[in-house]
Amino acid sequence: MAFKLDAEPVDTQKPTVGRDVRETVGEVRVADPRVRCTDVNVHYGDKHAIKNISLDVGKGEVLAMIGPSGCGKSTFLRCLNRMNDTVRECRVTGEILLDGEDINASHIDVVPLRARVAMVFQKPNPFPKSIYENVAFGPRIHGLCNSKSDLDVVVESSLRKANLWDEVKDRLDDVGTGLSGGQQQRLCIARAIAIEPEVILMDEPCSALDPISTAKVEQLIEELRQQFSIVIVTHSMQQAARVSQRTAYFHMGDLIEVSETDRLFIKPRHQLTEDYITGRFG
Ligand SMILES: Nc1ncnc2c1ncn2[C@@H]1O[C@H](COP(=O)(O)OP(=O)(O)OP(=O)(O)O)[C@@H](O)[C@H]1O
Repeated sequence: MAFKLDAEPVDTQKPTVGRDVRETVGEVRVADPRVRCTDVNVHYGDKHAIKNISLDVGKGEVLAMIGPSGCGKSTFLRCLNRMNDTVRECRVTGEILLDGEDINASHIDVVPLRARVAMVFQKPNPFPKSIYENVAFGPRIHGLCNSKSDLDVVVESSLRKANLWDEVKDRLDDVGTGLSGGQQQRLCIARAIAIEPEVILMDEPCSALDPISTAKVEQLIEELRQQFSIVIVTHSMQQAARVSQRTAYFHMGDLIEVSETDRLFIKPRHQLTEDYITGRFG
């Protein structure tokens, strides 16, 4: 499934937008959004961590979020499945639509919401249960399977989609925490896939992995894009360039620039983006 921008990017040679400008430059909207955020603000007590951010996540796209430490990438990511609800003193305003429905509306139950918008964390966090149970747990509690044989099918297909099946098919009863770090992260991705989400949020999913495991997860991200929308926070510009179709650059709570990934790295339009990608800031 391909995603399309709402408007064609304008070609420029040098950044045309100066460092003092804080309005977002680039294509925040896509033609067929899975998620549409408008004027999202996040406060932690008095701290204004996310400032007036509008941004779409398209169907079939990987959107990368980059920027210096503390710029608000994880905070924004956590807005998309209301993980910030669990943070005391955190206040989120603005509108976040998932398939056109306001996820912050009072009638929305966060449990099914987090099944639709799943999350994979920086550090692999399998349950202290068997490999099979790690994947079966979600479908069972969300009532997605009626029988053991249905569950077996979901477990196998999720592990296959996570490119882990061949490595674990003969040891499904072994404990998930006994796998290598890279395998554990793919198990967590299988666990997320098993509940049939529409969006997968990934918060630095490879930062605890070696290069070979990282390559496997990146390959997996490309495959999963066919079925899910993916939003990935990464500190690695190379990773953003390898896995994403669009990249969003954050700076001190502002969304500075959103562009097609190749373009953002080759011809940034905002001076702050250029400063960051050329190593002058961050
Ligand atoms: N629970 C919290 N309570 C108070 N302030 C917080 C909390 N979580 C984050 N912040 C602040 O909000 C701002 C954005 O933090 P956030 O973790 O979203 O940034 P980030 O870009 O993901 O950083 P990093 O790349 O280091 O993970 C920072 O100034 C941070 O100190």
